[in-house]
Amino acid sequence: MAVAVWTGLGQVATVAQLVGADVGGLISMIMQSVLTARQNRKECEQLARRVLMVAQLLPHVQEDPPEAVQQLAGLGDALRDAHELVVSCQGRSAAYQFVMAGRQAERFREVQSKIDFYLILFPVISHIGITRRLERIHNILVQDDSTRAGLSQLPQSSQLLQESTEVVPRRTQLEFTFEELMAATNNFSLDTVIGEGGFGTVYRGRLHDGREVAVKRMKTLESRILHSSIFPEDYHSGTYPQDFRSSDLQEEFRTEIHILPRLRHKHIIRLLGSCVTVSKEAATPRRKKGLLTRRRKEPEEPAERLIIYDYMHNGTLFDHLHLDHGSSSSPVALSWKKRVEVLLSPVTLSWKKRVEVLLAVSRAIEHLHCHANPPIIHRDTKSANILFDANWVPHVSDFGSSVAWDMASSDREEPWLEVSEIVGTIGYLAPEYMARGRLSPRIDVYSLGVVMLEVLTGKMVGEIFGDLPILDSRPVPIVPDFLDRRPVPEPTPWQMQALKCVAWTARGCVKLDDKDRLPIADVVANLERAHQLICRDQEPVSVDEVDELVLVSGSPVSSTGYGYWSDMESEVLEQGR
Ligand SMILES: Nc1ncnc2c1ncn2[C@@H]1O[C@H](COP(=O)(O)OP(=O)(O)OP(=O)(O)O)[C@@H](O)[C@H]1O
Repeated sequence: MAVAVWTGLGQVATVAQLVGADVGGLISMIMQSVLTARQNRKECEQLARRVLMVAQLLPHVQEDPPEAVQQLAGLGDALRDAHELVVSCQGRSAAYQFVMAGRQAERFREVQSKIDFYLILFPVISHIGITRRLERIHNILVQDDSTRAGLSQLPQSSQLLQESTEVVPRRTQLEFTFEELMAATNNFSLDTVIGEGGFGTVYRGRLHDGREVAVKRMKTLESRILHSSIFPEDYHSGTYPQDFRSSDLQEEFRTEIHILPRLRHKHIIRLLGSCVTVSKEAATPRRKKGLLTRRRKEPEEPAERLIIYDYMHNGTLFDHLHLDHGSSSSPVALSWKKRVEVLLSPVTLSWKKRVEVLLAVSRAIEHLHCHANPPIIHRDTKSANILFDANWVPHVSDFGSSVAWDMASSDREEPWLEVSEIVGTIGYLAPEYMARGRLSPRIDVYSLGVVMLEVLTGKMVGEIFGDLPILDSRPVPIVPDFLDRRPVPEPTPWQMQALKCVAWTARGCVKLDDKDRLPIADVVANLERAHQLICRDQEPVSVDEVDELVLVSGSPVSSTGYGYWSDMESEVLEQGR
């Protein structure tokens, strides 16, 4: 037993060193001596039990916080006293013991209470250590939460997340240094640029441990203004439009690093960490007329904000669907090699893959709406925000516009919040949100429906609907030309059934009245059905089997089993929902 005790203690040599004694050796000696004690055996055993508890708990004491660990400095003395006392019980004559009995009992009480003191101290030290560590994580994730303009009615995402951190463990994320990211991206060289969005440039990088990462370097306010049509004098007088406020950049950054770490889903991009640097000007004191003066304490404007994600090797869904229209990450022209890769990609060439992608994305949205705590509205679901990893597994990305959805503050009758700030991408924006600022999870269902139509038709959003979004009785165009011909010129009967199922579901998603839209769970169930159908592609098909197709939400899809939907069928579908 003594050997086992010592092995455990060896793991915390630093704590034992701090205690200033060969703790392991002392404990071993106490245990040995207890075994050979001839007097006061009961008291010796009680003492041994306490010493054993010390031996078991000490390996779990961390060095942090050091000031608390310093309180352990007297433990060595207490153990030495315990050893002396136990050794004193090994011999001596009965007469001597009789004379010393009272004194010994007092000594046992003294030593035991000293050791009890340390036993109480261990959990206190651990508690302080855990609290400090949580504080540190909290400080990284929850920085100054200024109010979010335009979303004043909406509970702050970070506020909600903060409240629930106690119950939901966060995913560990790392703080990267700017130097580390410079090294990973070859000083942010142009040839590592993989994309550019409204809020920053995305670089491909390799960390020192070999991991490939995507590094989003948020634009600075100055660089956004430089590339815009705002006049410098407007910037200096602070009259630039709302969407150029530095708080928007901060908000986008904060939103991503608050929301993403909480989401664990196979089809949601994984955030690996972040990096914030403070500008030198803000950090260094100012020299004035040879005197070193302190700058007035102003909120420090970070010089750089960067977010690090898993690298997605195979581009965006947008790229694979609309290569002819240019890349989603427009400033970066696709290389010839990349174009060939995209042209031969499973997303371009396979209906099965396309249905799988839609099913995966619908599951990710369902996770955000139904399983995240608090629920999250993505607000920018679009084909350019669906990225493929090296195995062609799709991931929903770009959570910079996302918000936490506080169901409690929305009305049962009117389950939405009215907001003045509309974010997202034209063409994918739900009409009630775009026109009246009505925000609810149903806006993601609408955007998902648009993505489904993009996948089915291979057309860009503007081409699908024409002048969006003021079409009320908008029919889903069910005509022979409707389907993208690139996967196959003529779909097989099973493929056709699956694609009808997707078209039907898309139609249920893009309903102009949000109350008529399919619930996300039904969207997932319908797409699962479509996936099952397309997986039977090689099997022979009978008309009876095809007519079995029943969607979770909506009427059975009538079918001739072959060819495209006719106008008459389209009428049937119109009545169906
Ligand atoms: N993890 C990643 N792996 C590979 N490429 C990525 C990754 N993240 C982003 N990209 C590329 O960078 C582009 C821009 O990224 P993202 O959309 O996140 O930036 P943004 O500034 O938030 O854009 P937006 O203007 O749409 O809000 C993407 O379209 C994609 O091509």
